Amino acid sequence: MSQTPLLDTIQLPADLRKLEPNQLRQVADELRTEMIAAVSQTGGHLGAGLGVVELTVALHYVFDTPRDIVIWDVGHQAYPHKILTGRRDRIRTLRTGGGLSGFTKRAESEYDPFGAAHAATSISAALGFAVARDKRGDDTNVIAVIGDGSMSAGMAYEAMNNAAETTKRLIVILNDNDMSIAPPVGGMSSYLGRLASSKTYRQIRKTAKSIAEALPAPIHDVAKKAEEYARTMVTGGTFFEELGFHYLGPFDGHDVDLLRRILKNAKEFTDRPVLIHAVTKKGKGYAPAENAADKYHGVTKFNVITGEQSKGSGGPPQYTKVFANALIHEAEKDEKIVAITAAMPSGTGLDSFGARFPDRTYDVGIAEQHAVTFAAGLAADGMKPFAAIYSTFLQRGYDQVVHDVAIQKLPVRFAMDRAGLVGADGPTHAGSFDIGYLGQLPGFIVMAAADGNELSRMVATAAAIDDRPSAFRYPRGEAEGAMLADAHIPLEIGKGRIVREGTSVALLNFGARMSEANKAADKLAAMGLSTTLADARFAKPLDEDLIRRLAREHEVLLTIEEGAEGGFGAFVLHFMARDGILDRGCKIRTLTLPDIFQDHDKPEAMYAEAGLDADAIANAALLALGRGANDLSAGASA
Ligand SMILES: Cc1ncc(C[n+]2csc(CCOP(=O)(O)OP(=O)(O)O)c2C)c(N)n1
Ligand SMILES: CC(=O)[C@@H](O)[C@H](O)COP(=O)(O)O
Ligand SMILES: [Mg+2]
Repeated sequence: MSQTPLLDTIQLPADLRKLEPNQLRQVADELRTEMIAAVSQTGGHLGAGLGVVELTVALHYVFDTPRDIVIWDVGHQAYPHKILTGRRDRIRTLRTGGGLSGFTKRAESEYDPFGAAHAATSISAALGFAVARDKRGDDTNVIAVIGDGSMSAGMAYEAMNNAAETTKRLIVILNDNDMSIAPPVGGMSSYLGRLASSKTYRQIRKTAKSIAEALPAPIHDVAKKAEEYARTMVTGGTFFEELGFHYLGPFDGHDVDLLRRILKNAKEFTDRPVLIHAVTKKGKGYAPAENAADKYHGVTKFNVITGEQSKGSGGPPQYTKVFANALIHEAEKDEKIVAITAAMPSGTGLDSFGARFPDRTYDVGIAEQHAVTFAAGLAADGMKPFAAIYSTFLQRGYDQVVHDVAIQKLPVRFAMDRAGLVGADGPTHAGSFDIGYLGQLPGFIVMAAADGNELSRMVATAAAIDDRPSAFRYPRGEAEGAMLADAHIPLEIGKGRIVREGTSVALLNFGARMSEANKAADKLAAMGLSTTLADARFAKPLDEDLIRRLAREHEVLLTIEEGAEGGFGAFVLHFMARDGILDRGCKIRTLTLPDIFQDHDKPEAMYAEAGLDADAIANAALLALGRGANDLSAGASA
């Protein structure tokens, strides 16, 4: 007999909590089906959410959310959480302009007490909430849910190290699905693997229900019971216990009734923080995900029946691929070249580099700080390390860039993918700040690729820079332009290039807005405004002669960059002020990303909003010339 759908009766967790415990399995099944259906239409992060369906149901059933709070680490697994917390009606707007964020977000819901997207922040944030509640005598519960991959990040240890001496009421759930984006790496992963595969774990799976039924004990001796319980349940979680946590587990993270009981009991632990080790499966309950090597971590739209994802346009190669191919080319010639990723082998393209050079490729886990200083050590001892870290994630290792790399002038090469706006991942992943944060560092060389061939040449250039640190940035997506004969020829340091000659307007572009700048030049030319288009190639050192010439020979000079204020345009202004060019009345405008955190949308929509598409660039030139805003599409005579 078909069951009455239950998910339709759940608008908020309070509705869930009206159900009987024996109905939760059905809720989880319906929730999983709904999530698969939704993500098949939107694309996004699938595997992680599938792995926490039961945990999400149990959490919102046992805890009085949103009074009790749940903080999801990274937040990419929070789609089931969003469906159960009043956002099911919008779940198919996920990661689209004006739609739901792909991560947790305070502004989106009271059930999202803390935003996320960069890994390993949940325990620190949860500790903050716990202490604030301790201080006001608020005995609501604070729960952090952190994955095994995120548990490889140093910040998690900083928080755990501080937790037990700071609060007595904190629940940390380690969602251990034995996956990061790629298979997890490092000693912690091995340790967790031992715990989860231990004989005791197999025993616990059989006896856990009986042990769980033995609780809760009468409140007055809950601490004694907690010790006994913890000892009974302990399966070598010594590491966590040494940090002052009760360690409970490992438990089957897909047994929704067991989770319900364990979480209910966890509320009784008030003498010190509790870490619950849940063993789950990334991609659980959807065969194409379970069987995929990446467990469908990030997917495009897909066919629910077959699991087949919509293919790319089949157009030009991704910038990421161009980088990987170029680095392989360089590494073929120089065995000192090694490559480092922080848990992003496929995203950075180092998976293909690693296939070619397995002994020269290092995945250090979600540990950007370590990655940078590890690279510095390699460079200090004669190697040529390429640290391939997304622009946004390099922010996590910035002090190491300054302290360990720049001050010591060590020749670490930074390959910064996802520079500029990234689209669906939104503000947490935008690569907006690296031009400024690297260009300010004495001795650094900072490059940006205007197209695929330029990127390839920048890899060759970086490979040849052995006396100081260098960085090159490139965006997410398809690389413009064909590869040319000079693809592996290093660039002359600090020299830009003229792409097209004009006389009235000079567009000095830095990075991959080049094609939009070229279209803007066409629009201006159609209005009788002859336009020079130059590719700066370097934000540091600047091509000072090029800037002097452009300023001298044109009525206006516009700088263009996919970066925040305080980057390339600022460096040009500093130079022009220093060099006295500004004294001679040169009209300059700096086109940058806006001084806001732009919400997610399609990249082209975001760039239009940012004023960095062809129309906006051309209009900026017209305004600078005092010609007023103009409807370029009309092609009206200026
Ligand atoms: C600081 C930082 N580095 C890299 C990433 C990219 N990233 C997103 S999810 C993820 C893997 C997370 O693994 P885990 O915590 O085990 O979660 P799971 O996907 O397995 O549920 C990574 C590396 C990130 N979000 N933050
Ligand atoms: C959740 C997370 O941080 C990563 O999965 C990130 O979304 C990857 O970004 P790309 O899809 O641009 O590789
Ligand atoms: Mg994991």
